[in-house]
Amino acid sequence: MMHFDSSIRLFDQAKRLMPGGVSSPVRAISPYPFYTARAIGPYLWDCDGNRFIDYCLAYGPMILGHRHPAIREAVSDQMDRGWLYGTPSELEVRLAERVSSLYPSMERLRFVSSGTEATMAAIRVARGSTGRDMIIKIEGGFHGAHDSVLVKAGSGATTLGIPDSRGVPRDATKNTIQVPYNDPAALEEVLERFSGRIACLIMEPVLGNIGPILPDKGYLQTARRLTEKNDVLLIFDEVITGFRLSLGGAQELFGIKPDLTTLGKIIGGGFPIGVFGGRADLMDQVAPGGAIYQAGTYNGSPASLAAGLATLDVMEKEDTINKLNRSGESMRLALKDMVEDLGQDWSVVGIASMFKVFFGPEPHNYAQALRCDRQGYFEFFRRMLDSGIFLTPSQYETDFISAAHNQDVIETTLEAFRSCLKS
Ligand SMILES: Cc1ncc(COP(=O)(O)O)c(C=O)c1O
Ligand SMILES: N[C@H](C=O)CCC(=O)O
Repeated sequence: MMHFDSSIRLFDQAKRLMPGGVSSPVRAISPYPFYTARAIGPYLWDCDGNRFIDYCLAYGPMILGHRHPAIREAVSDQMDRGWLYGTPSELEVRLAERVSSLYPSMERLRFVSSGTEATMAAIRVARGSTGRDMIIKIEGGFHGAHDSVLVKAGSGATTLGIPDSRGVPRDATKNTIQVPYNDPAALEEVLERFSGRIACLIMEPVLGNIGPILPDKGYLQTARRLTEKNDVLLIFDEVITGFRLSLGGAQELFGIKPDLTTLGKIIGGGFPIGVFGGRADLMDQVAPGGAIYQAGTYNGSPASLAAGLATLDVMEKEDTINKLNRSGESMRLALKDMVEDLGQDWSVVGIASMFKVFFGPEPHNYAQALRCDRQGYFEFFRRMLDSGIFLTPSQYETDFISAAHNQDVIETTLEAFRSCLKS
């Protein structure tokens, strides 16, 4: 039997100091979150000494597992040379070269400090270069917590029932049009109705912030064709899918060339990062070359770049993605068998090393995801936690597998799934 005395005490203290007691809403696990004290490989230990196998993996970045020695060494070496310069550094040239060669659509790119900043800047580039204000967003897509995309936003915003945040001026969202995922007809209708007024379509190629929801066959290709036909820029937000579906992200896997791309999470090796980039003619309009302004004290932070480079080195050398894809596939197959044996209408969804058990039929869009039994999922999450498995706490987040999740760890996890799904 686990006890959480220290976590409860810290949470009581935290609630007096921070909104909801946390630094990001998704961490406010009811009735109290566990407070992590340390992490290695696939494991987290909380401050009461409980150990959990981690499938949240900081919501995606920790693809090599926690405290990977190569990342630790790269960051530690960088610390010996200083950690913030306010000048360019060789690291950014090296990482830009690597990213651009893996993502040929990113002819030019800039490093920022978070995925939120990356999508904010990419949308600005789209608006600035086209001279148009309207953007299209997919219902349930999440692109960070900035004004123009906090409309029907997935992730914690949906979990907490605030997909349209208060405090966002109507003026900031009046130009954001929503379309359902996997619905080419709706996209075509909107593109035609607002012809000549839309700067871009921004989309997660695989919806990762409402659980993973996969594109129907041909959907992404149609989105590309329709945006091109209507002279609208296509932004792939690959903050989750980048370096996870393949080294070259969803765009490599599905063979699509977006005009602009945003990256984050994995490419910082667990340190804060975001990247936006795309066609040279668009990116060359970013300051100082052009009049679209973007800036940041921490842009191209050396520790994040060093961690990102080391992550890529390990992933390339160890063929991480192929190994992870195999783990993901066998995990999903085993889970599907369990669900089938139980005769429930639950579904197991995922791709590569992303997975989720939905307590309802497989959703193909936001509206369908909302019909799943989120309370049932949360009860299941708590049982798994009591069994030492930390899944993402919401029905509307994706679970991830890391390179540190070996066969034994996965077997232990499947045992817990078996008994918790049954009960
Ligand atoms: C697809 C996607 N885009 C953007 C973001 C924002 O990234 P960050 O949390 O680094 O600001 C996230 C995650 O939060 C995300 O999942
Ligand atoms: N779903 C979000 C990112 O992908 C979760 C991270 C957060 O909001 O803290």
